[in-house]
Amino acid sequence: MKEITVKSSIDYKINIGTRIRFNIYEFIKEFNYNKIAVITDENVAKYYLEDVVNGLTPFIQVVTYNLPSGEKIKDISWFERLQQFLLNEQLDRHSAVIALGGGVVGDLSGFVASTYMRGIGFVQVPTTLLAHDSSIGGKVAINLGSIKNIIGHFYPPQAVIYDLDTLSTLSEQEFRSGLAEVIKHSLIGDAHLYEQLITKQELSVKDQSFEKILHRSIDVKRVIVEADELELGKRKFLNFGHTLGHAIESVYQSKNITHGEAVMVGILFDLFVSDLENGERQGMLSGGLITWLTNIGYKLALSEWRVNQLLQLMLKDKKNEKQLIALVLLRDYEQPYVKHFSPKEVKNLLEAFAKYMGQYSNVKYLV
Ligand SMILES: NC(=O)c1ccc[n+]([C@@H]2O[C@H](COP(=O)([O-])OP(=O)(O)OC[C@H]3O[C@@H](n4cnc5c(N)ncnc54)[C@H](O)[C@@H]3O)[C@@H](O)[C@H]2O)c1
Ligand SMILES: O=C(O)C(=O)C[C@@H](O)[C@H](O)[C@H](O)COP(=O)(O)O
Ligand SMILES: [Zn+2]
Repeated sequence: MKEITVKSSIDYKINIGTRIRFNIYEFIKEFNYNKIAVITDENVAKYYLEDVVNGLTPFIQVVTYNLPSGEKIKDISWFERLQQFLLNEQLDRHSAVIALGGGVVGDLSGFVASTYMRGIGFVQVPTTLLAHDSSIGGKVAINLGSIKNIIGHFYPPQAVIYDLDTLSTLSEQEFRSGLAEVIKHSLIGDAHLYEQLITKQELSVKDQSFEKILHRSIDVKRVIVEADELELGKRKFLNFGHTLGHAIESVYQSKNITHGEAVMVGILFDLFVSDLENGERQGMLSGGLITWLTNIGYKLALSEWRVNQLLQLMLKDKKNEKQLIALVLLRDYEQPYVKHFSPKEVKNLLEAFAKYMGQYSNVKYLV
């Protein structure tokens, strides 16, 4: 068991261990909730809902809600249904929502908890690798049409309970999605971790070393959100890869690509632009990195670059200022900064990046 404290507007503990989903009550009893709504999705429910509920019901009243799985539920209609559910079940200001699942369940349930009766208790029980990122830091949100996370809050959980055993049922695609955020954290905040990652021919949650990798990745996030909870400055660095990543996720939403897969392409784009800004032709975005990512299963090419659509979405990014598009770039490993570009400049950069990626014949198509 490892316990990490995050110091923010409220301090909370991230409890990381195995089999801890069975006794969640131990980690939340100090809050004296009178009722709990466990919100999850259909896939997670199949594997883990009973384990969680059985551990809670001897001590506290529990109601449950199973959502369909997938990004589509991060919207206003599911937000409304959940609010109605909490009201029908008579949760009050002494009650709490437990988000049992990945980032989608966490973002939606957290936003619901943050707004119901102007905010009730909120606990994250992440079950994806990606959720080592999403369950920490308090960003909760829903989408508006294809604009990601545009309606939301900073609402830190009162506790995070991360049972690593749940990761064993993730598909390879979902594992890679979460790994993209690990790679992001390593590039912006832990060069040593990055070096360690790119020497591995295989990565798996079953590896003994993986837990350490996860702790280090969480630590990069913790340090940044502790320093800038509300994203007034350096928290923007956690958006490395996301200006383009979010746009790809939305433009190609019908193509079954995950958040992390889209962000991985966005990370390569930000590395490409960083190298240009640093005046290096082959700097951080090297053939070696592309080959490593391809070998561990990432698909990094787009068969059809819908540049204008991507640009329209990038123009709605929350980091932008005065209609200039913000990209998070690296002066070097661990040295992120934000630079703004005109839409025309970004268009040219996207076209140059598409051409650059086109030279790698071993790269596979994401869409
Ligand atoms: N709030 C934040 O700081 C933050 C950070 C990163 C990403 N996000 C958001 O998180 C979302 C992506 O999160 P995600 O990748 O966890 O997606 P997700 O919640 O949709 O989970 C991915 C898939 O895996 C299934 N699943 C979850 N746990 C499982 C398990 N243990 N075994 C088998 N299947 C399981 C889910 O049902 C779903 O089909 C995006 O909406 C993204 O914008 C938020
Ligand atoms: O915690 C953060 O800050 C992040 O940016 C983490 C990202 O991985 C995550 O995808 C986040 O939801 C993006 O936030 P947004 O503010 O760009 O919507
Ligand atoms: Zn992300």
